[in-house]
Amino acid sequence: MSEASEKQAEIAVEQEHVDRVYARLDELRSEAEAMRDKSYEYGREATPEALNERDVMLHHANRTLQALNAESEGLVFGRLDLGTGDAVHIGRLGIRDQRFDNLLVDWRAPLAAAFYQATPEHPQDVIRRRVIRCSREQVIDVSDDLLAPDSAPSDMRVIGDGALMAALTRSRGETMRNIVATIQKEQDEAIRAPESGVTEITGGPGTGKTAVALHRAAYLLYREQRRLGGPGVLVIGPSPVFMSYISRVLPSMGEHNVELRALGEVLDGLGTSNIDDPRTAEVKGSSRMVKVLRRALRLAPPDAPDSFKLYYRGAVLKLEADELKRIRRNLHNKGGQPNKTRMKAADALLEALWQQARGLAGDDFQPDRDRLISEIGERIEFHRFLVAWWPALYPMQVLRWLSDPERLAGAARRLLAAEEVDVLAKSWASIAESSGSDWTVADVALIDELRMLIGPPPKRSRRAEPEAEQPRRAVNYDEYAHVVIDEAQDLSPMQWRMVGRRGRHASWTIVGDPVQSSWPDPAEAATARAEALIGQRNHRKFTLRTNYRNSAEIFDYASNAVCDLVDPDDLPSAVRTTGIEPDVREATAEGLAATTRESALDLLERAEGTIGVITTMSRRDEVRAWLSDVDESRLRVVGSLDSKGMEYDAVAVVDPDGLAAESTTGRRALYVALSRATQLLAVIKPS
Ligand SMILES: Nc1ncnc2c1ncn2[C@@H]1O[C@H](COP(=O)(O)OP(=O)(O)OP(=O)(O)O)[C@@H](O)[C@H]1O
Repeated sequence: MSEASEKQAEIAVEQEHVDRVYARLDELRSEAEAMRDKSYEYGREATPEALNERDVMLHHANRTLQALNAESEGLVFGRLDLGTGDAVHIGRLGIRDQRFDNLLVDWRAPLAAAFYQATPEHPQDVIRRRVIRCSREQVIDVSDDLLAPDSAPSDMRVIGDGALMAALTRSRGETMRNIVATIQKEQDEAIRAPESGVTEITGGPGTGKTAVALHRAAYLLYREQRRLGGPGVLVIGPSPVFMSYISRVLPSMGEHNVELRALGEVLDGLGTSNIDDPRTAEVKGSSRMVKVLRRALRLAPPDAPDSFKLYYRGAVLKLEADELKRIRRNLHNKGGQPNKTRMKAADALLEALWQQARGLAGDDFQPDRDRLISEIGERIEFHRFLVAWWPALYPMQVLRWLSDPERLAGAARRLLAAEEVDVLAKSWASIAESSGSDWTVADVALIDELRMLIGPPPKRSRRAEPEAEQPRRAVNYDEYAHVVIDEAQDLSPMQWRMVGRRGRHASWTIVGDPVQSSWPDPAEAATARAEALIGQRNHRKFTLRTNYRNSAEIFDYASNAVCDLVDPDDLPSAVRTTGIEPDVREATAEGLAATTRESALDLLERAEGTIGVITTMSRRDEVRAWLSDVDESRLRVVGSLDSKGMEYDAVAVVDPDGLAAESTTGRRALYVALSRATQLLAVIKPS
């Protein structure tokens, strides 16, 4: 038999099994629908037991339907032929036939582990591992690894070599795909690591960190359904573009109980993708800001009255500015969140008024403490003063107050340099002018910090809030059971504090690559990270060493950008060669637009799939304009920070030196941009 017909014969064998799986899937779907309908009937009987049973049935039926209705693409993708003579098919979910025998084993089940872990050195009783490629219900390819040739029966056919290579050479498309069929051993170890504590996954560009983190989330949800199903799993990544890029991976595996949020969307009620210039982001992200914000809260609100006068039984009682300052200071010294301290503020003011009244006591004026406190405490003028002097605070409002350089300088004394105060005040002044719509990603962490420092506004004033900033989620942030942080090397200390609040009782998966860092002070971030994870006892670390994204030619070029900054051992090795070197062009300042266009059009012609044009953050709009008439949905023009974590089939990097110069981490930022392409890389250097 020729090689091609052998392959066709094996495809036919697998097609038979795949047909059985889909037929059974239809039966299960009908059964689940019937159960759902029946549960509605139960509900009509309306006894508490019936209602309870109805809820359990409905929940179960809906969950089953959700799993069965998830994308059918890639439902069956693997097969193991074991030394026992049995064959086990592996799929996106587990399916049994009517006799309760396995038709398909869920990739996360222990029985499927050998699919990822068996090697020729340790075959784990696996003779042949087969990757099955389907287009919907149609088997289109099979590809085998023979792991134990000596044990293979003589009629066992072994087809093709390398499902992984085939997967890596295919063009990638708009969104990331799941890799269940080709997860590699080192990746599988990280995916299947125990849930508890902190699991850290590091590795260079394209080593599959994001893919591994998402598959780990799916694995944990399957294995720890009870613990993680309720409070859920939170996945945090760098930008909305990135979140949208990875958004299909978990649903394609039938997992919907995962919240994906970009760093600018972590706080309910405020979502932003605006990015500060690197210097401003550096100051906003520094842990020194915790103290600055604490101090800012001790200052009187800008409109607070600075004296209070009232007539009481013929005497004039007056609290002057100094006295009010002293009272405010004492209240803050006692601690507590200002929004929960208004009653204490009232008590302190009344006490001060009493002390004054006592000093004025004479024949005509004999005040009584309890009486004075209750009488003045009930007066409307006292309440008006109290509300103005100790108002309900809102985090965004407090941050906007800091656009006043004098106020900010007061809060930042000996913490920030004058130039840093200037940078911040300017940034918040422009946000105040935009009536608050221009908050940046770095501001979100500050607003979250303030929320914690201030406390929830008093109930009665919530309706009259000056801005729509009430969170949907309660102020209790400890709700997630597992938190996944992607591109963790870029989190600022303030962002570590923010995400730490989301997982005080959670287990963690932390994914990143220090070499790609865009945060300039790793030591400061490490301290904040340690604080965010305080109390976690189990720490385990996995390092991924193979770059599956870039061709070796592209990665060689990209790694040149950082080779003198890092230990060569920290760089991964790329597994694919294409024989195509990066296309490096020079262009004069006047010719840059034309050369960029030329290069982008060339990539569009030569590559299938997505084309990314990556440039400096500051020239992003200019470069977009150069390409605005190119009518191609495959083309994206992004700034260097937006390219974090992203992947394109072909990439043009425009102005590499400018890109490095713009970032506070220099050539590390360039390394990120240069390592985004799977097939073709072009570099355009202004001469
Ligand atoms: N085992 C695998 N099988 C098939 N494709 C894989 C495998 N591992 C990784 N890939 C692919 O390699 C590419 C890079 O993966 P991913 O984005 O997860 O890497 P990363 O380490 O997060 O990269 P970076 O640090 O540069 O953001 C993706 O297209 C991913 O699907």
